[in-house]
Amino acid sequence: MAKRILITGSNGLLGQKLVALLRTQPEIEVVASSRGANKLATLYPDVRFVPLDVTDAAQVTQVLSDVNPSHLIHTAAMTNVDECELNRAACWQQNVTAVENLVAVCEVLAVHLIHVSTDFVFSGNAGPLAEDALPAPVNYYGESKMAAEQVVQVATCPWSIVRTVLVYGVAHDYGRTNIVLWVRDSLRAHTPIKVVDDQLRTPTLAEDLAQGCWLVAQQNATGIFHISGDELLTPYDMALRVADFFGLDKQLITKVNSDTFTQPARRPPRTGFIISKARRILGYQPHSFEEGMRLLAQQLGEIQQTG
Ligand SMILES: NC(=O)C1=CN([C@@H]2O[C@H](COP(=O)(O)OP(=O)(O)OC[C@H]3O[C@@H](n4cnc5c(N)ncnc54)[C@H](O)[C@@H]3O)[C@@H](O)[C@H]2O)C=CC1
Repeated sequence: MAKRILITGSNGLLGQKLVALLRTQPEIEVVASSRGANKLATLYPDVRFVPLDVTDAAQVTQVLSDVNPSHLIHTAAMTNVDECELNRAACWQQNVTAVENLVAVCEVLAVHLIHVSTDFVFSGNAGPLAEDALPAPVNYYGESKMAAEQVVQVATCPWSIVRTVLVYGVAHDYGRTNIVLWVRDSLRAHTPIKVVDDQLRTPTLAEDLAQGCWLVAQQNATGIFHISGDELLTPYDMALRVADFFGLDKQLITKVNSDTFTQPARRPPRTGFIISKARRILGYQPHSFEEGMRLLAQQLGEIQQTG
């Protein structure tokens, strides 16, 4: 059966990758939505766009009723962890109230809700983690994302939760950086950097995350799925790999502990995901970190495409 998939947060990193992926799938109509102007208007003029602020319950009802999607992939969120710690009311509004709004309408219209969540719902004492590990967030962003998951898990519509870890990628007209670009740009500018080696993550290529969400929608898979890369690395390991890949000076990278930095929000030390459920049920296959960097470099026009 043909699917109509509504994406929230289509100006964000994952939102953009989902729009790019889904517009090329046969039998799929993708409808993009975001707060403010559509950043993809010139890139994908073929894709239908509706403005949608997910914190506005009336707008959520209106848009979902008009679009009448079979699936909704909810990527919109307040994702800056320190900002969430400092501006808790806004964080709750964007990460929890928004999900309450969406669930209420998905239940009435029987829309399959695919909600995107995070490794930061976990304490990080015992990664890598499988789907049945117990959430115990150490910061307010994690608290809000855990509360949102709880709202989704009691929904009476079909639902899925896609949790992910440290996403990297490049997007159009997108102001934020990520570990790969930050290291590359700093080393290129000969700026020394301090990178922690007491955290573990399984960094995720944004395209892989979009593919994981699509596999969930395609197969109408319900429940929780861990979607990430499959290499357990410290940020320091990642920085060394970035330096190697782009041929930059590793001497500029200093290994430090997390307590070197004073940040408003605590970070969970060891997360990272076990992705065997997604491999088995969805056929999910992530790129390696090396392949991810290659794709990113190609997108930035830095290396010749091979093969
Ligand atoms: N980027 C990462 O490293 C990780 C992301 N995640 C989760 O993945 C999902 C997608 O993240 P990204 O695409 O990286 O984030 P992003 O920050 O690039 O995109 C989020 C988008 O949501 C939009 N947004 C915020 N409030 C909104 C509202 N009220 N109405 C409509 N749009 C609104 C923002 O303007 C932004 O364009 C989020 O749920 C995030 O919590 C989870 C783990 C790691």
